[in-house]
Amino acid sequence: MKNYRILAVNPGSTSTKIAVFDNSECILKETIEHNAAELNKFSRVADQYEYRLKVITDSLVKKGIPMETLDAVIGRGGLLKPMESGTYRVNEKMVEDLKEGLQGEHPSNLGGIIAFNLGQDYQIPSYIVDPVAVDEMEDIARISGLKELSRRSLSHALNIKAVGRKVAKDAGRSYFDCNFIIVHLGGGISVTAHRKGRMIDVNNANSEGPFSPERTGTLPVSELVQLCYSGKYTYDEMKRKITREGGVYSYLGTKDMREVEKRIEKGDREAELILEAMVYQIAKEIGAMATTLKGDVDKIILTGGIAHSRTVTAKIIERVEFIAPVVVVPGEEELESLALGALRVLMGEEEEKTYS
Ligand SMILES: Nc1ncnc2c1ncn2[C@@H]1O[C@H](COP(=O)(O)OP(=O)(O)OP(=O)(O)O)[C@@H](O)[C@H]1O
Ligand SMILES: CCCC(=O)O
Repeated sequence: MKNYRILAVNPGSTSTKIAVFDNSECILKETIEHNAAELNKFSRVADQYEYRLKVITDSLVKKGIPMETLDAVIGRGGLLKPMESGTYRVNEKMVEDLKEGLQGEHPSNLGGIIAFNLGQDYQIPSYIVDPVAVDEMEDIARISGLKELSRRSLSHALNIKAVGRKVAKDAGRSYFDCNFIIVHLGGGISVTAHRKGRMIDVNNANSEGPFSPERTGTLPVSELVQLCYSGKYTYDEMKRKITREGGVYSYLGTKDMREVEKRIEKGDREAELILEAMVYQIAKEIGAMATTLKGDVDKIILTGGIAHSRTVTAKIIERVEFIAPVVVVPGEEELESLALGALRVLMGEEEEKTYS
């Protein structure tokens, strides 16, 4: 069997994660943490391109993996047009939309851009798989309450789908036979309802639902409009407040939940209140998603970086275990999911899709 060496790149809000796979075997995995001040120097996500590319190539050089040995590169796909799940070849149109941030600013917009440029430099194919813009929402879920505004499906789809398949398989079932509420707890938070393998509703993790380490989630709408027209902030400043400097960061000046827990241990009452409030909002959103499934929920699944925290998961479980059993799958398997998505196409097991 031919060996394919694949570089997977996953730019997140607090880190850039990379891995190199020889077929499905991972030979390098690294999380490069970025401090908030470093990333805040860039006014737009696309401006971080050179900075993130350098940390990736430096890391590969340090680990002794020559770029010339790669057969393909795959990045986490971003806020593109709503699209069905699958592996897509990166093309110029996609890069244009990622740079523009068609559905908004998000670190994963850099995944396709980095993959495309590396692909061009080394004459290898570049892909994305299950981007943030995967959209399986039912029509009823799209109605917002104002005719001009539709609710949108933007989520940690890559990890959420992979974890859904894994938890179902571990229970001897198929993801397509189960009803799940899957919650990704990262720099942003996605709370998603899955009916028989389709993600039928989701808080848009960039603008709705619970607040997260760096995002506001849903805000009191009249007060938000007032703030927008107060003359204190530009459009870009407001966008930044909502998606990069909101949530825990706006109250405590950090996006790192480990730091928040350390402060609580030292007796910081404000940190404790903010963490409790985040948990409260997450649990409320899980309750709302249970109603989209009419209470027919096989499991609630907690995943993402913050799911490493026993404190946070225990507090969520206490509030939602009356709905269904809760399974915790800490961290994410996005890099593996990316590599496997590329491999399926390289091996001819799946057709690559074209973005247009
Ligand atoms: N052991 C831990 N305990 C508590 N929080 C943790 C732990 N490990 C990581 N985190 C928190 O998880 C969050 C990052 O999660 P994750 O890596 O899933 O997201 P990300 O990739 O940075 O962002 P995005 O939401 O854009 O995907 C940070 O707030 C980090 O502080
Ligand atoms: C916008 C949803 C995905 C993420 O927050 O990473």
